[in-house]
Amino acid sequence: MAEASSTEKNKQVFESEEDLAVDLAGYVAHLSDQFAKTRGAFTLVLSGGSLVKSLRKLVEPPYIDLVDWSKWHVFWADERIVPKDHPDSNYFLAYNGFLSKIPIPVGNVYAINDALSAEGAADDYETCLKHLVKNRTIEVSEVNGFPKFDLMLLGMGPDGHVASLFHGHPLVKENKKWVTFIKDSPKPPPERITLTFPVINASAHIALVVVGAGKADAVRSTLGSDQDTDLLPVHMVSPDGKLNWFLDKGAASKL
Ligand SMILES: O=C1O[C@H](COP(=O)(O)O)[C@@H](O)[C@H](O)[C@H]1O
Repeated sequence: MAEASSTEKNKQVFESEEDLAVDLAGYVAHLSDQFAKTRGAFTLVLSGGSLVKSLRKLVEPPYIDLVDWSKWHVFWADERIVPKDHPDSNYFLAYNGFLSKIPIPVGNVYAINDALSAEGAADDYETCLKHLVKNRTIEVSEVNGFPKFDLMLLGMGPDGHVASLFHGHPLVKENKKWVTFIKDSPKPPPERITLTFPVINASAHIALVVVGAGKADAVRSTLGSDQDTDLLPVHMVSPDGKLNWFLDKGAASKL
């Protein structure tokens, strides 16, 4: 395991992104093992962006041989309304960087239906999640009945957005739907679907994986001693389960 400088507030700061990636692989593999043994399935939610690159150590020894990939069920925290082979697709990114390198059953990878509109894809994804909750592939929160994923891996934009929930956008207040859509994302591409905050916060575990000095202000405003009063989406990540921050030195440079 790589050395981290702090565990305060479940926050680990790594010397380098390489060290972060090594530790992240161990963390994901440990939870995979725990859930595969206790309930015979491991539900993992991926984000897009830089997160996928930081998962690269999982597809190397020892984890590639140790993890029981047959138990994995993979979902997305958000997705862009583009074809699955488009460079902007979060699925495409994850497939090329990670999923194509592991022996996961094809039917356990839950990509969005890219033939649908943003509204249609959000409804379709919610229906898919409801089916998987009903057959107990996904656990359900006893607190509020929202789906409870075993582990959600969230990235964060420099503006403090998580999934496709952006600062000042009404979607951050959505409290009924499981999956919703946005057509005016401030970050391109404009049309996306996203899990909502009640679903994000029902998770058993969330890892916020943040790399680079460009994100230091948003990290400081969330974890620093002089926290901003301006509410960023990342401030709203507050799971019923456990939250762990994985930061490199750049991201933590203003703490
Ligand atoms: O647009 C998105 O941005 C965030 C952050 O991406 P990053 O490249 O700055 O890490 C990502 O978590 C989200 O899934 C994605 O759709």
